[in-house]
Amino acid sequence: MTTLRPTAAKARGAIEFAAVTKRFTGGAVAVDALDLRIAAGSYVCLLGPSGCGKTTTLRLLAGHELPTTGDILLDNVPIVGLPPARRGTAMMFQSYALFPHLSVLDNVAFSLRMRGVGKVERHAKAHEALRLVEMDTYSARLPAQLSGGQQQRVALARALVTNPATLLLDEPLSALDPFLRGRVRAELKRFQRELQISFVHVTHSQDEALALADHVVLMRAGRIEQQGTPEEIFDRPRTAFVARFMGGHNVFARPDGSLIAVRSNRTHIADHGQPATVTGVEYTGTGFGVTLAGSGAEEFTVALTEAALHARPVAPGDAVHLAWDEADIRPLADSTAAGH
Ligand SMILES: Nc1ncnc2c1ncn2[C@@H]1O[C@H](COP(=O)(O)OP(=O)(O)OP(=O)(O)O)[C@@H](O)[C@H]1O
Repeated sequence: MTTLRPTAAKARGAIEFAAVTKRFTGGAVAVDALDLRIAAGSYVCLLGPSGCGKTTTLRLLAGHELPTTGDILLDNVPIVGLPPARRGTAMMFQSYALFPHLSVLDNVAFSLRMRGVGKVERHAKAHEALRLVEMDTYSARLPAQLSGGQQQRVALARALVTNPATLLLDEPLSALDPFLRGRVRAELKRFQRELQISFVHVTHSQDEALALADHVVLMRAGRIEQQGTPEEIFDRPRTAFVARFMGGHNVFARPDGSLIAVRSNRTHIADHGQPATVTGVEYTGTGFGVTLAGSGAEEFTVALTEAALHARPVAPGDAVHLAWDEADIRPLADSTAAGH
C-alpha cells in the first residue's frame, strides 16, 4: 500500500505551464499564453484581482477545464489528455462541501470508493489520511459534530487520501473567522512541508500569499505580472500595479513622468517634498495609518509609530509634505504616460 507520508526525501509536484491559453466560448481570454514553472515540493500562491484568471489556471491543472492551446506537465508528464482522477492532482474544497450525512471516515474514503477501491483498503487509507491531520479519533462523527477548524482538516484529509503530487486549493481559508484562519494557515504550511508535494493555492489576500508561499505568482488579465519569493514581490515591485495591489506602498510620479514606489513605513511626513493633505488618521494597534490626498487623484498612506505621531501630530485637513530616503526608492517599469 502506498503511504501518504514520503519515505524517501523526494519532493513531488513539479508543474509546468507552456504557452497555455484558455479562451472561453464567447471570446473571454481567461489565461493568456501562460508560461509558469513551479518547483516540486513548493508552496505557490496564485494572487491577483477578481477575474485575472487564478481559478481558471487552477481548473486547467485539475482537468476541470482544457486549454485552448499549450501544454501542462506534472512531474514531466503531459497531463492535458488525462481525466482529473488520473492526473496526480487533488482539489481541496471548502469544508462546507463535506457530505453532511456521511461520517468523517466515509467522507475521506469517498473518492477512493468512486475509484472502485475495496472497503478494507479505502478505510485503511482514510484512517491514514485522518491520522496525518490528527483527526482519526473523530472518524465516526458527522461533519456537523465538528468545529470549523476540524472540518477544514477533514476536507484536507479528503483531498490527500489519493496521495496527490500536487494539492490545489481555491480560497481555502475565506470562510473561516480570522483566528481560525491563522491556525489553519499554519497547519497548511506544516502539512505541505511534511508531505513534500506542491500546493497551489488561489487567494485574493496579499497577507495570505506573503505568509504561506515559497513562490508568489501575481496575475493580471490572464498573464503573470510578477512572480518571485514573497520578499521579492513585496519589496521589489516591478510595476505600479504590483506596488498598489500588494499594498503598503505609495506610488509617486517624478517630474520626468517615471514612477517610483516607496513603502508606507518608509515614507516620512516632512517639511519639504511632495505636497499632500491629510485625509485621515487611524490607530492600527501597532501604530497609526495616515491617509493623504495628493494634488491630483493620488492617495498616499504613511505608517507611523505611536512615538512618531506624538512627536509630530497631524490631523485631517493638515497640509504636509512627504519625503523618503534615496535607498527606499523602488523604480517602476511603467510611467505616468502608460496610463496609471
Ligand atoms: N466558464 C466561463 N465562461 C466564460 N468566461 C469565463 C468562464 N470562467 C471564467 N470566465 C472568465 O475568465 C476570466 C477569469 O476568470 P477566473 O475565474 O479564472 O478569475 P479569478 O482570478 O479566479 O477571479 P475571482 O478572484 O473573482 O474568482 C474572467 O473574465 C471570467 O469572467
